[in-house]
Amino acid sequence: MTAARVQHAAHVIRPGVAAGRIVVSDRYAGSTLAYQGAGRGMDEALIRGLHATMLDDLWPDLTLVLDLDPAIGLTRSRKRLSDEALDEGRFESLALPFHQRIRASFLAQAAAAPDRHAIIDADDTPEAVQDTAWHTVRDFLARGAART
Ligand SMILES: Nc1ncnc2c1ncn2[C@@H]1O[C@H](COP(=O)(O)OP(=O)(O)OP(=O)(O)O)[C@@H](O)[C@H]1O
Ligand SMILES: Cc1cn([C@H]2C[C@H](O)[C@@H](COP(=O)(O)O)O2)c(=O)[nH]c1=O
Repeated sequence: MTAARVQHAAHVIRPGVAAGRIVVSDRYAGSTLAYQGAGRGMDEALIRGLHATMLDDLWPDLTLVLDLDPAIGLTRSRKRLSDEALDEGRFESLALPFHQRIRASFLAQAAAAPDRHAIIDADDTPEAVQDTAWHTVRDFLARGAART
């Protein structure tokens, strides 16, 4: 995962940022801390150390955490797998405590670096969640513009 991330950073993220573009990513190293760290028990210091060494500690300016009771999230996700006959249920097959650790990790990451995270309540309609996410990003960008 780190090897893929190094390549992605070199080919997409850093050139995009250098060109003044806003780079949007669906998941990043926070997911490794949550899934492989809190979920699977890999040492968090090792994950952070690997990230610091291999990616020069490159972190997003803003991470949106779409927060939801894991029981509801699992129901949504398992429904999608069944509706679309997808065979990607590695994580969905795991029991609730695993997913509760994932949620706790994302919330802890947000609490540890509140200026780099925003928690979005995902227990709402897709339109409402999208609206909140968009307003959060817009306000974040406006604050950045006001500082420059
Ligand atoms: N606000 C919502 N209300 C009801 N269902 C939703 C909502 N948001 C997403 N879903 C449904 O939940 C399922 C999973 O959503 P989605 O694919 O966006 O999750 P994801 O977090 O991108 O998945 P991954 O874990 O692969 O990154 C989809 O079937 C989606 O339509
Ligand atoms: C980046 C990353 C992801 N995962 C897990 C989390 C998701 O359930 C799946 C699929 O991720 P996708 O990139 O959204 O398709 O993989 C993970 O365990 N560790 C990671 O670093």
